Amino acid sequence: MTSYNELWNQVLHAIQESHYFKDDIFHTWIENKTSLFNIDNQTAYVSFKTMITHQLLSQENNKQLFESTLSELYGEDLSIQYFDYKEANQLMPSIQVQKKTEEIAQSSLNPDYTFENFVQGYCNQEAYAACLSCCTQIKHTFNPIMIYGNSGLGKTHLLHAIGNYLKKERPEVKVFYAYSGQLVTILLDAMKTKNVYGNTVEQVKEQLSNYDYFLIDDVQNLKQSSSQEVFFTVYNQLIARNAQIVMTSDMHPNELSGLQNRLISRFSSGLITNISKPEFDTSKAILRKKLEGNEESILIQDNVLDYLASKFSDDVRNLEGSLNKLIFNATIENPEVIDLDFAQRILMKEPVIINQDELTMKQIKKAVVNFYGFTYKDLEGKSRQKNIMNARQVFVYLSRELLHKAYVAIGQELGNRDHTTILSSYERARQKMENDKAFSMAVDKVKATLKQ
Ligand SMILES: Nc1ncnc2c1ncn2[C@@H]1O[C@H](COP(=O)(O)OP(=O)(O)OP(=O)(O)O)[C@@H](O)[C@H]1O
Repeated sequence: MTSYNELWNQVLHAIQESHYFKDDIFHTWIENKTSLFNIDNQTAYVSFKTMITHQLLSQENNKQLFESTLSELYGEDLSIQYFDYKEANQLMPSIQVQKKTEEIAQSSLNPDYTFENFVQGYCNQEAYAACLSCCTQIKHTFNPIMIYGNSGLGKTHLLHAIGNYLKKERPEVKVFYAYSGQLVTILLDAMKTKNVYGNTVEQVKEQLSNYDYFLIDDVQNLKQSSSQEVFFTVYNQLIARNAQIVMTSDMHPNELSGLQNRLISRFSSGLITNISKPEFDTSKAILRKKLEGNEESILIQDNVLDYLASKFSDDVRNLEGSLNKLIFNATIENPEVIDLDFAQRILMKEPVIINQDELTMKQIKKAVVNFYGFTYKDLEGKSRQKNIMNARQVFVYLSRELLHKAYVAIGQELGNRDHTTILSSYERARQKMENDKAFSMAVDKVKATLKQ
């Protein structure tokens, strides 16, 4: 079904194309100054933002033009009632909330974030496969899908890829995509208006539960406890209707503080999949992908790609950024080819300052997994592989030395381990600091990345 927003845009477009109004009048007083917010009982409710707009639209001929164009596009005779937009907000808060929800749901997906443009590697293949396969399944086997990983590793890209794929290949399915912050706004708005005009919360719940795909980015921000209540119901209804839910988060669901346990345990019931930083070859493939189509105009030596891939692949955003910086500077300096000297000169490292006062166990954990190239799952899991055990000890040691955290708290952060395990892990780490050079170097290196 066409939304009111789309319908009104079609009306405006048709009227603009007819050149009934002079272009400057149309742009200044009509476009972006009006909005259709409800149709009920053969009446269309349109809000206006300025008095001049109102006067213009209320003139008999103009009113008729809008009514006939709207009626034709809607397929039914309609008359229009105009409202000041502030009045309209108060008049129909529930409709405003509904409208906002619709607008967010339709918020544009980045057309560049497609499956075709996503480079697969060991670091992301499970997440990629899960996202692609959920687009074609009718009965969803893994529900919800939760993708977690550090910033800039492609989580949002995959979520948009699902949306873009469905838009093209299965236009009949209803897709909701939002940042969790937008979702919280919708839910809080609904709650604010619930006792004024009908039960807006119920309407929004119903509206949200009606989607076939529900894509929520950065779910760790869904912290407002009152909105979690509403989300919980919507979540259950969506699952009961076999709608696919896909969420991203910057940490494993078990680490999501501020979210209710019942939500976390539901998040964990489908497929939890991690994206880690790209391996060297994947980083290079990403760089090549970004250069695709421009190979003729951007001459870049292969060892420059090696350099970028080895230096900036902790965050694909940085990787892309470093490449863009080189390309941009090449347009200024016009070298014959971007070689290693040029790249190193342009990309001289600028220090990133982390405020030590804000150092948390999560940051230490992130630094440890980045350093060792493991996932959070590995670190928290049961594996007794030597490297993973070392990584755990580094984490425990730094959490004690830098943050003076209790063994219990460290244990909770490390996959709910018992405090006696953490105590012995710390003792072992202390001994190793004295007699195991490799271990003490690892500790220093991780510590150094925290100071950057
Ligand atoms: N495997 C990949 N192939 C191609 N591009 C990628 C890949 N991974 C990440 N990118 C690109 O890196 C940039 C950052 O990715 P994205 O925004 O999806 O990260 P994110 O994990 O959602 O980060 P955040 O948690 O900060 O929101 C985007 O431009 C995205 O296209």
